[in-house]
Amino acid sequence: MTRPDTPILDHIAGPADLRQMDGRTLAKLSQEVRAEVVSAVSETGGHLGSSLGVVELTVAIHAVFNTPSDKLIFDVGHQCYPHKVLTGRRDRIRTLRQKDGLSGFTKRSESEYDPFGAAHSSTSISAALGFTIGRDMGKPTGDAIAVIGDGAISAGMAYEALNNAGAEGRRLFVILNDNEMSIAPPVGAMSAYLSSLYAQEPFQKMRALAEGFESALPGPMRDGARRARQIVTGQGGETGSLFEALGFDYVGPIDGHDMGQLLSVLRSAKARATGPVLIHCCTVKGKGYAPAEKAADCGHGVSKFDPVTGEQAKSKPTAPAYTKVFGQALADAAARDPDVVAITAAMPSGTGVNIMAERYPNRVFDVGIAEQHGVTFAAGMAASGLKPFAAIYSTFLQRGYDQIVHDVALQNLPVRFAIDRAGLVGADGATHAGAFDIGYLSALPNMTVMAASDEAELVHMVETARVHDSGPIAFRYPRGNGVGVALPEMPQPFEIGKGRVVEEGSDVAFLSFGAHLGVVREATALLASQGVSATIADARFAKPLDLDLIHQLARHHGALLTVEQGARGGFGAQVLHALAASGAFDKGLAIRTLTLPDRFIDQASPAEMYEEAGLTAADLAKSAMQALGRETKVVPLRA
Ligand SMILES: Cc1ncc(C[n+]2csc(CCOP(=O)(O)OP(=O)(O)O)c2C)c(N)n1
Ligand SMILES: CC(=O)[C@@H](O)[C@H](O)COP(=O)(O)O
Ligand SMILES: [Mg+2]
Repeated sequence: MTRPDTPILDHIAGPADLRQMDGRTLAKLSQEVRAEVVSAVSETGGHLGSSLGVVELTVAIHAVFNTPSDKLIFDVGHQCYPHKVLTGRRDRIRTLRQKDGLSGFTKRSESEYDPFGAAHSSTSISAALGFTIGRDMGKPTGDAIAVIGDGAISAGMAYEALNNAGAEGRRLFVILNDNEMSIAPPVGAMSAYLSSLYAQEPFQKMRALAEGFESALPGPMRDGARRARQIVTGQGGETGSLFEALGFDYVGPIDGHDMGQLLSVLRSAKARATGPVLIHCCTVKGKGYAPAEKAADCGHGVSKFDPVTGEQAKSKPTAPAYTKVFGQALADAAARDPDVVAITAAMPSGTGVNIMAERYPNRVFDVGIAEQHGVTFAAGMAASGLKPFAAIYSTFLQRGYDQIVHDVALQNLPVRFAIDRAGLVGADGATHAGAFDIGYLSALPNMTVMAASDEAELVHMVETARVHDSGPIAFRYPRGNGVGVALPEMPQPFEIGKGRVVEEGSDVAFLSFGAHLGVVREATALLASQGVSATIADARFAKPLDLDLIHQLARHHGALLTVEQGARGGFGAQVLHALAASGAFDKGLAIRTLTLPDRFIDQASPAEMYEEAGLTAADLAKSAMQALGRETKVVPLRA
C-alpha cells in the first residue's frame, strides 16, 4: 500500500520541533498528519472522524504549549491519533488497537505526552483541574489544557468540573471541540445552546470578556472581540454567558481548522490567562477525508478501509449481531406492550434501540452522554408505571452505579437493564471491557441478573424482563455476532431463577453463565476425547441462583466448574456463597470458578483477550482435569 508523502512530518521528532515553525508550515504539516492518520487507520480501523477533526487543533496546541510539561488532556481520548503521530509514536501508529500495539486512547503508561488516560467521556476537566492544583502546590507540572467535545461536555461530570474550576479561579484551559456531533447527532439543550453561540457570531467576531485578551489579539480579531464584548455587556447578548456565569473567560467561537486563528487565540490565551478560560473551537468531524465527512456518523468508528474509496472491509456475518437481535426483540416487545420505553445514553445504534426508535420515536429517549441521569430517569419512568429498558454498555453503566443502588434497587423499581458489550470487547481494550456488571449488580438486594448464552436466549430474556414488574432486572450479552441458532417466533418468559441442563454427563459439571457456553462445549469435546464425561448447564440467572440445579450438579459430579465472561466477585462468587451457606463445603467439594483474572487486559481481538485471560476451551478442560485430580498433560494446552 502506498504511504502518503510527508516531507515535513518526516522531520518531526517531537512537539518541540513544531515550536520552531511558522503558521504556514504548521498548516502544511497538519495536512500531512491528516494523510498519515487516514493511511494508518485504513490499516487498523478505529476512531477516524474524531481524530481527523482535531488535526489542526492538536498541531496548534503542541506548537503553543510546552508539552509534556504542560499537560494536554484529551477527553475520551478517541481523537488522539494525530497527537500520537506527533509525540514519538508515529513508528507504531499502524499498530493502533492491535494486540501489543498502541492503545486507541490516551494512556499514561504509553507516553509522557499522555498525562491522563481516558476512554470514558467527560473526565478531562476534572483531571486538568487536579493538575492545576498540583502546579499551584509546587509540583513540577505546567499548564493544564483539557480538550473536550460537544458530546462529552453534555455529561454531568463535565459540569461538576466546570463549576469547581470556575470557583477555584485558577489558570486552566478548556478547549471545547464543537463539531456538532457525538457518535450520533448530539441531543439536548446544551447542544442547542452551543449551536446558538456560533449562529449568533460568525468566526472572527470572537468574544473575550477580559480586555487583556482583546488587546493581545491581532488587529481584525481584536476588533471582532471588542464588538462581541460590547454586544454582550452593552446590549444584553447571551453569547458565552453560561460559561462566564460559571467563572470562565469565554473565547470564541473560532474556526478550529484555521491555523492562523488557532495560533493567535492560543498564544494570547496562554500569555494572558490568570483564571480558567474556555476556548470554543468549531471543527468538522471527519474533516478533510470525504468518505468520513459524508458518512452519517462522520466516520466515528471504522473498520479497515480502502483509503481511495473509503469502502470499509466488512466480513460476512454467519449470525446476526446480539445488538441487532436485542434491538429487534425490544421493538417487537414495544409493539405488544405500549408501556415499553427505551433509554440510551448517546448510543442509539451501538445499543440497537434505533430499531425501536424507527417504529416508535416517541418512546425512545436519548439522554446524551448521561448514564447517571439515564438510570434515574428510567427509575422515574418505572415509578410512573412504564416499563423502561435502559440499554447501556456494561462499562458505561458503571457511571450510573449509585443511581442503580439508590434510585433503582433500594426502591425496588422495575427498571430493565439491557447490558450490551458484556465481557471482553476487543480493540477498545481494558477501558471498555464489560467485566464488572455481574458482580456490581448481583451484590444488590432486589436485583435479578441474567446472561444470554446465545441470541435465542437473549430474545427470551427481553420478554422475561418485560413481564418482570416486581423489581429491577438486568440481562447481559456480548459484543459481536450470535452463534447462529434459530430465533423464536414468539418469545417466552423464563421462570425467574431457573437454569437449564444443556448436556448430560457424569464426571464433571460446567455451570456456565452467559455467552461462554460455546467455549464450554468445546472444552467438553476436548474432555470427551480424553474419556471424561461432562455435564453442561446454562445458569441463565446469577441472581436469584437456581440452587436446586447447583446442588444437584455438585452432588452428582466429581467436580463443579463455574464459567463466566466477567471479573472475580461475579457469578462464581455467588455460587460459592450459596454452597458455603448450605454447608456443601463441610463435606468437601471440588469446585473451580473460572472468571477473568484480577488484572486489566489490553486490547487485542476478543479471542486473544480471552486467551490472555486463561478462558480458552483448553484452559477450561485443564481446570476440569485438575479439579478431578487427573493427569492434565493429555489436554492440548496453551503455552
Ligand atoms: C461515559 C461514556 N459514555 C459513552 C461513551 C461512548 N462515546 C465515546 S465517544 C462518544 C461521543 C463523543 O462525542 P464528542 O465528545 O462530541 O466527540 P467527537 O467524537 O464528536 O469528537 C460517545 C458517546 C463513552 N466513551 N463514555
Ligand atoms: C470511544 C467510544 O467509547 C466508542 O466509540 C466505542 O468505541 C464504541 O464501541 P462499539 O464499537 O463497541 O460500539
Ligand atoms: Mg462532537
